[in-house]
Amino acid sequence: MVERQELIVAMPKGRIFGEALELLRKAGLDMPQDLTEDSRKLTVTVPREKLSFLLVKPVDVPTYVEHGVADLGVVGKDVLMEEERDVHELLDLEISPCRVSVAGLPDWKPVLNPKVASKYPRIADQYFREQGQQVEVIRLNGSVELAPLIGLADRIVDIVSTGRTLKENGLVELEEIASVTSRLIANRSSYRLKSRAVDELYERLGKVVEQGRVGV
Ligand SMILES: Nc1ncnc2c1ncn2[C@@H]1O[C@H](COP(=O)(O)OP(=O)(O)OP(=O)(O)O)[C@@H](O)[C@H]1O
Ligand SMILES: O=P(O)(O)OC[C@H]1O[C@H](OP(=O)(O)OP(=O)(O)O)[C@H](O)[C@@H]1O
Repeated sequence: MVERQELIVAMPKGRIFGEALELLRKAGLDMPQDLTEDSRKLTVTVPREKLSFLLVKPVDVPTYVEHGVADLGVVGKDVLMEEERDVHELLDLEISPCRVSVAGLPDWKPVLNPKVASKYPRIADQYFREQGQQVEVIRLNGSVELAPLIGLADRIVDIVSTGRTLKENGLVELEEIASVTSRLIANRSSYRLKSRAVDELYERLGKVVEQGRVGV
């Protein structure tokens, strides 16, 4: 019998981590107890499953996968849309749901060439271009909801999940741009050269996603 090839998976630290790990465990993978988000270790090898994990910033997952230092990765659709990396999107894991939306103050009024603050400058720019609106996008790395409150921007484009951050800052969701879940992505060469191992993991995870959907 041919040995299954080893796979390297880029795992996002932060919000997605716990849910992704749970999914892998539900898929029957015997994951080590030291694979935790607060560990300072950046690589974890699981020889019995022929898997290695790179623990990286969510926004960097597509970079590791595109460059082939990871065969697979788990990443939010928001990051995939923003980063536009050349990777293969294999499976919607249906975890960490949220949406990318436009938000602003409730009394927001249209102005000529409005300023839009966002952690997602590419998504924001593309969205307003498609709407035929000329905007100036201001890139921020966090606390984006502050921007309309202090006059830095007229509107924001950011992630909304529970809506709590908007509410606590007196903002309202104006338009949804995209709904977001996490995806399993693959390096294009790995997808061909390690197809047996990739397919096996894909099928196991696909079954768990399916079971979750029907509430098994
Ligand atoms: N409320 C939420 N806020 C932000 N991201 C969310 C939320 N709910 C689900 N997500 C998903 O989780 C992903 C990662 O979120 P996380 O907050 O861990 O990343 P990050 O803010 O980019 O990390 P870091 O703080 O290390 O820069 C997002 O890309 C998105 O797909
Ligand atoms: O709708 P909610 O459930 O309130 O979640 C949305 C908020 O969560 C994220 O921020 P994060 O906590 O990552 O902090 P940040 O402002 O530093 O990006 C996101 O950027 C929103 O601000």
